[in-house]
Amino acid sequence: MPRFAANLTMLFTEVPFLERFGLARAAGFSGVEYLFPYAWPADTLAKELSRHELTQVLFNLPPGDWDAGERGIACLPGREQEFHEGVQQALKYAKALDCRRINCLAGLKPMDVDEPVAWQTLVANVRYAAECLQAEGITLCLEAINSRVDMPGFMLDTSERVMALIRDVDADNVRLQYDLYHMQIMEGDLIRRIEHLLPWIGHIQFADNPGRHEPGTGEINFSNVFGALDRLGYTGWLSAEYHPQQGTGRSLGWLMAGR
Ligand SMILES: O=C(O)[C@@H](O)C(=O)CO
Ligand SMILES: [Mg+2]
Repeated sequence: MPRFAANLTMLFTEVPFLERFGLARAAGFSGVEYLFPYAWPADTLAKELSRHELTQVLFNLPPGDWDAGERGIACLPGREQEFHEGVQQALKYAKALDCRRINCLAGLKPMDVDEPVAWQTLVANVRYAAECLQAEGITLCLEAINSRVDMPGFMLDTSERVMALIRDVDADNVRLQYDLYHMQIMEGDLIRRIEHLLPWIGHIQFADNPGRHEPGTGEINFSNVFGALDRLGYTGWLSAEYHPQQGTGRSLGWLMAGR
C-alpha cells in the first residue's frame, strides 16, 4: 500500500494552518507537506508534527517573491546569493522537522534572459543546493510543472527537462518530483512514464485533471496508477495536492477506498 501524505497548503483549508495537522492525522494520513514553512517558527511546526505523530515529507526552497508572481529563483541570473541563503534557511527547517526531501522550484524563465544562460544558472544553483543537502543526507527534488495551464514559462515543464538537468548536475541526491496532475497535462502515458522513470523519482504528488481536484473528478484512473506503483515497488510518499471540489472531508473517498 502506498504511503499517503496530505498537502496542507491545499487540503483542510477550512481551518487555520496549524489546525490542519490534527485533521490530516484524524483523516488517516501519516505524512504532511506544504509549500513553505517559513512563515512559522520551526519549533512550532515540529510540535504539531510530534503531537500528531506525522512525518514531514517535503517542503519547497524559498521561491523569491511568490505574491509578485515569482515561482522559484533557481534559473534567475543575479539572484545566486539569495538562492544560497534560501538553501541555508531551508536546511535549518529540514533539520528541525526531520524532513528528508526539499523541492527546488526552478522558476519562470525571464523574457530577456537567453535559455542557455538560464539553464547554466539553474545547473549551478541546483549543484550548490545538492551539495549542501548531501551533507545532511537530504534529497533535492526537482518538480516538472505544467506550462500550459498553471505556470506558463516555467523552466522545467516536462520530465525530460528535469532528467536533462539531473544529468547536467550529476549529483547522487537529486531526484525527479513527479506530479501526476502536471504530467497528465504535459505528457500523459502516466504508467509507462513512471515505469521508465521510477529509479529517478524521489517524490510523487497527485490531483485529477482537468480542474486539479480529488481523484475521481477527472480523467486519471487512480486505482490503476496507484496499483502500478505498488507493482513496481515504489516505496516513497504519495502526496494529495489538490483543491477539494466540495470541502476536504467530502473529497477523501479515494483514501477510504485505499485503506
Ligand atoms: O505542483 C505544485 O504546484 C507544487 O508541488 C509546487 O510546489 C509549486 O506550486
Ligand atoms: Mg506538485
